Amino acid sequence: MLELRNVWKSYRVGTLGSKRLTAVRDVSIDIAPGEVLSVVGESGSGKTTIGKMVLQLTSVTRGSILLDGADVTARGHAARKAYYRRVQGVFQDPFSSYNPIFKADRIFEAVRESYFPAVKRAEWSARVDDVLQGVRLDPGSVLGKYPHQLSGGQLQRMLIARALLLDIQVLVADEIISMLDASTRIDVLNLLGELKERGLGVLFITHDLSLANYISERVVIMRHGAVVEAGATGKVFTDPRHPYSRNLLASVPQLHRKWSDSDAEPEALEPDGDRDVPPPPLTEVDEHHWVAGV
Ligand SMILES: Nc1ncnc2c1ncn2[C@@H]1O[C@H](COP(=O)(O)OP(=O)(O)OP(=O)(O)O)[C@@H](O)[C@H]1O
Repeated sequence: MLELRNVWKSYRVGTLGSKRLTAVRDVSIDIAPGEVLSVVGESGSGKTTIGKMVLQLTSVTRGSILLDGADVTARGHAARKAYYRRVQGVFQDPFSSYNPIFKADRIFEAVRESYFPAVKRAEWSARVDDVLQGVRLDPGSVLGKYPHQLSGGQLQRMLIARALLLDIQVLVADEIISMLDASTRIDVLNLLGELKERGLGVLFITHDLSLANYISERVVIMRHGAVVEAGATGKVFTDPRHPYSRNLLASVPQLHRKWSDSDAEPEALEPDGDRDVPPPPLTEVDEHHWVAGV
């Protein structure tokens, strides 16, 4: 189980870092094995910052992150390496995760060198073949190729396969399908569904509410760095109680409606106030359904 407890993040911004921007405010979430938790919200609401803190790519300003009860924030190199055996990330642009001058499968060799130096090459190749088949890739079609010879979907699956070589518990998936075409998207989404069935916990960061609805059991809606609504995806999406959630859901284009049919005016929202004060607390309005400031 991965838990974020009252996590805050402020970045230094402005000339010479003279100001601070609070990007994440008092966020507490958890991801259990075998479930997908979606984090949704408008651009700039703090979603990626949460993923980066979980992946220790940026520090936590206040609060803590725990894996199976142990605090993993601010620990040394060895502890961080051990953490990465359990928690890995895959990001939006698969091409940027590869060095174009090397063959794409070099990412697997890097895992062996770093984590399993004692494993012989032949055994390692067999493991790589296994995980590739596990993400529904034909090893013969992808091994030995350069990144530009593979599709975005293949590259994204290879990154997921790399994470699986480490026997991870939690995968942070940050907009991993937004750059893929519709048919590849559904393949990668279904793959996440299969991994979930096998016990992986997935933190699924997206601005696409339909994807969140498709893949996740629970959802967290963020605005201005804070959680405004959270709970079982079915409840939050069918009965949104926060005006921001209602606006967000109303803004999803519907297949059966034209833009010109849209008549609803967005609801008025509180302006972005002082981000350094704690956000309104979440209240349980129904079983597995929490809303801020009610
Ligand atoms: N390294 C950084 N330094 C300073 N400010 C940052 C940094 N990274 C993010 N921010 C700011 O923090 C806020 C939250 O950004 P974040 O990327 O977490 O949002 P997001 O919800 O993931 O947005 P998007 O959907 O556009 O990716 C934004 O105001 C952003 O400008």
